[in-house]
Formats: sequence, C-alpha cells, structure tokens
Amino acid sequence: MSYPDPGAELPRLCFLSYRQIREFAVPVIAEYTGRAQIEVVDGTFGGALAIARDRVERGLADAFVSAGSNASILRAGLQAPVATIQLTGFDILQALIRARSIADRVGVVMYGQPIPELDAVKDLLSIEIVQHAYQTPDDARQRFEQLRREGFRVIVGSSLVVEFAEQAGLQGLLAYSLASVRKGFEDALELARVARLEAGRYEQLNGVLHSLQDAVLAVDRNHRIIAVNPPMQKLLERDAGALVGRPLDLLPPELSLRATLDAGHQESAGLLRLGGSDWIANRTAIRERGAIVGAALTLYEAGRIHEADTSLRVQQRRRQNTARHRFGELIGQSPGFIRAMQTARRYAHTDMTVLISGESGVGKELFAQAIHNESRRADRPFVAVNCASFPETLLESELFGYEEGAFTGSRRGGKRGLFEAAHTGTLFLDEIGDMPLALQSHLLRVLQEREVTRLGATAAIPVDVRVIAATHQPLRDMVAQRRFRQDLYYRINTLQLEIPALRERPEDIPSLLRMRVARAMEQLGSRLDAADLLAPWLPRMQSYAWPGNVRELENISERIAVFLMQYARPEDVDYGALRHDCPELFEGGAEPGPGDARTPRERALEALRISGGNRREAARRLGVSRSTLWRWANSPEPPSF
Ligand SMILES: Nc1ncnc2c1ncn2[C@@H]1O[C@H](COP(=O)(O)OP(=O)(O)OP(=O)(O)O)[C@@H](O)[C@H]1O
Repeated sequence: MSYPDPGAELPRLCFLSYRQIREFAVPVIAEYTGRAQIEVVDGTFGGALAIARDRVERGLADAFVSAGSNASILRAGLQAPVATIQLTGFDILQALIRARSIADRVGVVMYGQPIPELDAVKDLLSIEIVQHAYQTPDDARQRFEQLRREGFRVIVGSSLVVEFAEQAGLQGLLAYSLASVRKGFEDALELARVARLEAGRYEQLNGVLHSLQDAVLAVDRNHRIIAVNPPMQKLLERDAGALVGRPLDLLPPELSLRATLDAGHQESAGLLRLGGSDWIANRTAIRERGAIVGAALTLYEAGRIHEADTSLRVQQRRRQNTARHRFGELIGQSPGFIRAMQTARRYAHTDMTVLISGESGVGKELFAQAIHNESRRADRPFVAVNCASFPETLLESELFGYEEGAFTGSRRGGKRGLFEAAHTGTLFLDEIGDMPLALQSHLLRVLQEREVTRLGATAAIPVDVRVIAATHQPLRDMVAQRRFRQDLYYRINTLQLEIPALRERPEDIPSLLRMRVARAMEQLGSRLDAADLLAPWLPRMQSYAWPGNVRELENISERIAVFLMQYARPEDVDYGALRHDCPELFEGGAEPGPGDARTPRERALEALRISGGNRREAARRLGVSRSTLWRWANSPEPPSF
C-alpha cells in the first residue's frame, strides 16, 4: 500500500478493490505514472467504506475508482466522486471465449443484474452458460456455492467470485478487460479534475465565510448543517466537526431555519438573545433554479452595530457636526466674562443640561462649543440647531427624524433627526424660547425618556445626547405668560450660564476690537498696526451700547479695517471720518456724542446726575444693567485695556 504525497499537484486517485482485479490492473496503473498519484487499497471484507471515508476526511483522495459491489457501497456512503470500472458485453464475451477452451459448462456470477445478451452468446459459443447476479458478498458466495454444487468447474465473474473459485480449487476467470479498467481510471481522472475545480471554488467561498466577523450557519434541505464558520462555532461553543452533518434541531430553537426552509420565509434584522448577548439575525433561503435547497442564518452582534453606528456618526460629525471653538480662543478679561468662563468650565465636566442665556451675539454658541470641546464628548458630534429658523412641522422632523412614508414627500428610507445625529455627543438648541409649545412637549418627552421615536415610527431609538440650550429671551417670564412650558424650563435649566452683554463688560472691548481689526486688516493685506491705530477710538467704542454685542463688534471691526486701508501711514488717519463708515458709533441719545472720550465711570456718574440719582433710569439711559452701572460708578480708575 502506498500513500500519496498530500502536497502533490497530480490528481490523487484511490483504487479500492479485491485482490484479483487489483493484480489485474497493475499494468494499467503503471500507465498513469506522471498523470496521477494512485493509492491502491485492499477493499476486502467490507472495510472499503471506512478506508475511503478516512481518505476523504484527511483530504488524501480527489476521486475513487472501484468495481462491482465495492463501487456501489462507496457511491452510497461517500461524499466524494467514485468512478466505476464497468463491465462491457465485450469483456464477458472475451472471458467466455477463454472459458470455452477449458470447459463446455461455464458459470457466470456478476454483481448487479443478469445480462440478457448472454443467452444469445450461449448459442453462438455452443457451450452451456448459467448466470447469476448478486447484490452482497454473502449473496455472491451463495450463488457461487450453488454453481459448484451443480458441477460447474469454471466460473467467470467479478474479482470476489474469482477469489471464491480459487479458494474452492475451481478455475476462476476475471470478467474484466484491461480496456474497462483503463476506462474506469480515465473517468476517475476526469472526476478528480472537476472535484478539484469545485474544491477550489469551495475553498474560496469557505475563505470568505471564515473571514467574516458575522456568525454564519447553513443547512441543507434536510435541516442538516452543511457549513458553520468560526464565529458561529465560538458562539455555539462547538467546533465544526461536532456541527457539520448534524441536524439543526440539536441547537437552541432560536436558531431554527424551519420557516425559511419550509416556506421560504426571509428575515432581516430580527433580534435574538443568545449566549448572554443580543444578536441581529438574518435568515435567507438558498435556492437552486428557484427551488429551496437550503437556508442560511447570519448573526451580527448588536453591540458591533452600535459601534459601527457610532463610528459612522463620528465620521459624519467630522464632515458637518463639529465644534470648532475652545475656551482658549475666547477673548475677555472682564470680571463678568471670567466668571462666565469659570462657570462654563465647571459645567463642561458634567453631563447635565445647560441653559445659556444672554443677548443676541454675546457668544452663546461659542460657549456651547467650548463646553462640548472640554467635555468627555469632545470627539463626538456637536450638532447645532436654531429653533427660530424652522417652521414648526419642519423643526419637528429635523429634530426627531421621520420614517419612510411618514408624510407626503418624505424621503425614501426615512431620515434620522438631529437627536440621532448628535448621539453620544452634544445637541445645541439655540433660541429655544422660539420653540412652539407642541414641540416643547415632544422635546420634554425625549429628554426624559432618552429615546426618540421618528415621526411615523412605532419603535423608539435610544439616544445618548447632552443638551445645551440657549436663549436671548427671559424664559422665566415666558413661563409666567404660558409661552414656555414650565416643566421643560425646569428640565433644561439644570445648570445656568449667563453671558453678560458686551456693554456690561467694556473692559473686553479693546482686546476684542484689536483682535478682530488686526485679523481683518491682515486679510486685506494691510501692514499697519491695528492696535496703535485703534487707541484714539477706544473711549468711544467703550461707551457705545453694542446692541448686537460681539457679532456687531466683528462687523464694525471689518468696516474699520476697510476704513483704515485708505491710509498709508498712521499719521494720515482722519479719525473723525469714521463717522461716515460707522454712523451708529456717533449717534446721540443716551450715548456719548461725537468726540466723547469719557470713561465708563464718568458716564455712569453723569447719567446718575441727569436721572436725579435714580439708578434704574440711569442704567436705562446707558443701556446697561443696574449692576453694571453700579460697577462703573464705583470703579476707582478708568478700566485698563
Ligand atoms: N469672547 C469672545 N471671544 C471671541 N469671539 C467671540 C466672543 N464672544 C463672541 N464671539 C464671536 O461673536 C460672534 C457671535 O457669537 P455667537 O454666535 O456664539 O453668539 P450667540 O450669543 O450664540 O448669538 P445668537 O444669540 O444670535 O445666536 C461669533 O462670531 C463669535 O465667534
């Protein structure tokens, strides 16, 4: 017995037979040197199938060659190609001619069915021929014994029968011809070639199956497992050997593919719990020419989908939902501003809802971004929405998303809302006071339950979002007027942050102006020094009310930069001429007139004098709060900048 080299490139054939045909085939086997590796195995005593299975399991044979009953047994019991050495009528004729020279009574015992043509041959050869067919080796022996008892001395037959004859001292003649043996080997070679092609294809598919992170299992139409990849083996805590070929019923009922196999029922994104984890399950029917021949189950760990979802959201955030500003970029040294910064920094380290209040343009969004960027959510999305800039219905679908078909014109596949987009990050709700009352109830529900239900959907999606809201309106007054829901007010008002108006912190004006004018001049290509040039205007700027706060200051800074561009040298600047470019700075009323260079303290004292000491009136005249008026009036020195 010779074992072929498993790494060989040549097709590997396994020739399983009884001794007679084995010995007879030796010259044919020799012809295949260089074309195939042939292992010759003794298949006597019904052990052929066990040997063949072993070769299949160890991957040592691409195809098998055998004859008679052995071939039938292999075909029935082996998941591998089997070529049969077929007897032809010509083979039998040749054997009978040889037999005629020895005796005039010849017995024929063959595997399978009796050969009808033998009766015609009998007359032709003018000898007595009695034929029997057998199905099993025992059957073969009985048929042989019967002929022996009947006095037949020469028996033509299969390898097994020839062996019986020799053991009994009779003349046995093998019915096979070398041509039939050769044909058997040729068939086996062709089967091996096709099997290798299929194995290659299978290996590729198997490689794909094995490289998948998802757990995959497939069954044939008889509910037997035909494929199972490593993640599925791990999940089931059994290796492939213990699963492949076994009925699916042995596994937990959650994995059943019965409905898919029986009725073609497909399932996508079903949820099941197994091994202590949640899994998303897909069930698909495997069809061949329309008929269901098997089914496959794919499981994705729900946690992984979450991760993928988060990373997708993070990527999207990189594109659009990013907070750019940090505390380090905020300009301001006034006590009020520094207090606000310190408070905001403390808030950044919590996960609580913050309500930022302050006039328009004071920097509420800037603070919200800085809080986000200093929080543990810094590398997660920051999504900002201005509640005042959407009509009610649109704002609702923007915030909460909608399901496909939720309303006429809704997008296919639906749309996720900003709450979902901000998942794991921060949602900045600007101008929350402008949110319609009906929507306020919806928002409150989402904040309390920490899950959103898209419009038109039934299932809620859990969201982990920190909310920062901002308002320029007095929300408390709005609650009293029933324009803002009290319960929502208390829900979002957990941490309060008040950003003082710019006129209440004139100390911040010079640095903000210098910074903005310098940046604008640089962009315009001017080499003049903004800081020096601005100095003569500063008292005026500090006494101006800045109703648009820092946003207005930025706007005026740009106009100043354009104004200064017309001068080549600092000494040429006509300071009074700015009145034409920035008339608001030079308007009268409570504001200082043109050329007014008074300090805030002087202005506060003057206003108090005019108002007869009435602080409320003086503050109103100056456009500042009473506390600012008090601070200005009590500042010993003009504010430094
Ligand atoms: N302390 C600061 N330092 C630097 N820039 C600032 C500062 N405060 C505000 N800004 C700038 O002023 C502009 C207005 O700020 P922001 O949009 O944050 O104000 P807001 O209070 O949210 O306004 P609105 O209420 O109108 O939405 C922005 O360009 C911002 O960069």
